[in-house]
Amino acid sequence: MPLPAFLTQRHGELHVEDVSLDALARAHGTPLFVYSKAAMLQALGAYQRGLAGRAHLICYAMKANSSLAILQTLVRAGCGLDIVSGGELERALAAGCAPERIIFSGVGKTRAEMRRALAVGIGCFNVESRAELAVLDEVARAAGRRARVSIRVNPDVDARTHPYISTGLKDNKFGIAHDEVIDTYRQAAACESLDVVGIDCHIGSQITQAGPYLDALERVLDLVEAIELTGTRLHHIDFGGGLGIDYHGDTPPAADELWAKLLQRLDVRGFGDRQIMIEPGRSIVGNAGVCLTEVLYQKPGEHKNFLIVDAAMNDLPRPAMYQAYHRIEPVRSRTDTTALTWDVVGPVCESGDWLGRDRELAVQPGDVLAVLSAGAYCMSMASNYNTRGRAAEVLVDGAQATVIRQRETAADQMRLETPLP
Ligand SMILES: Cc1ncc(COP(=O)(O)O)c(C=O)c1O
Ligand SMILES: N[C@@H](CCCC[NH3+])C(=O)O
Repeated sequence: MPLPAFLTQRHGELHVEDVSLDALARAHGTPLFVYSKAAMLQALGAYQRGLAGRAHLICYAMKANSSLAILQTLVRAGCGLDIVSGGELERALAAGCAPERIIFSGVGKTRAEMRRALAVGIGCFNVESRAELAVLDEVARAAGRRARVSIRVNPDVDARTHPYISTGLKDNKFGIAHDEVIDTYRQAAACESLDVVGIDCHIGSQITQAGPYLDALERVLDLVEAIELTGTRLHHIDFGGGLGIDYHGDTPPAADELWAKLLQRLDVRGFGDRQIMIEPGRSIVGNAGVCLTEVLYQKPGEHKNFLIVDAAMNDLPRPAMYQAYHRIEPVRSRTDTTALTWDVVGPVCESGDWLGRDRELAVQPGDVLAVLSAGAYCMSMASNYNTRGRAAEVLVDGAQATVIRQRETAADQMRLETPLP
């Protein structure tokens, strides 16, 4: 299977751009996340090409990877940010994102988060329930500010993805149910401190076909027509994120090709003049990163061969959480060892702590493996379970490698705790 473009084999060694992964692992230790700046900008470029010539704002969904240097890279390349918490708001500001280019999604915004977002002047709140609408109005009024809102509608389409990351079906907690949308817009229009500016939908994640997007688009545009008949004009249409990446032979549409299809339908239906907003996460950073891990022990058995590595479910939670597949490649190929079929597992005390099952690998203890497609929802979902420090991160730009996050120490982890006297 071909490697992502930013990863190449040179003299039997895997490189990210012009930097050897083996050398990075030796210099900085493992587990280590390594990202390619070029790969991120290339992924973003496909959206920028697809939306060129249209009023648009690409708000990178920072939950996918919220490391400051990654945010700075994307903000400097023209992105706004989609946030889902007060913590993400502070990171977005620290990364230099203009507040008016920040949109706030999520079903459970607290009053304190709303107050802070209003105080800094974010661009828009994506409101997810009628109760939230009332609270936001109250908070804005008390603060003497106006809140721009877009309502997240649940178009009830099947994104055809993993049930845990599907969000646009009526059984999901997200968005306003299709048949309540008009009443909710009426409620919003009547709120003293709210300005209704848009409509929003996000149907799920790791979507690998254009069909669900096209279905959602038609349903959202039906709603836009009905809403505008009530006298509220919608300035922007936000289609969320969700475009998938190739983890294991997946073939999602390219962002520019998908957008050519969507824009064509928008034009046909007479909404081509609206500002387009999108919230892509995984498709920008997912295949721009790898996680390096060292082989600690081989544990061959009668039924299973276990390869115990130093990265674990706390670093790479996706296999344990979703049975997700991540490719695993040795960073140096070996000719002196026969390949065996291994279950690649971490040191955490859980049977669910595995990174890959039944992988054919020719490896010895001390070798370094690269877990691919680790740019999204890995570091940002990492935890300290088993008091394991979170990994270090490196950003590669050509031949230059910059440590963008140091490895977390045990002292870092205990810093906020107060031991008994
Ligand atoms: C509201 C919202 N927007 C954007 C995203 C980003 O999704 P993805 O990383 O699949 O592009 C998510 C996560 O699925 C989300 O919940
Ligand atoms: N964490 C999920 C994606 C969640 C999408 C968030 N709305 C994953 O790794 O696939």
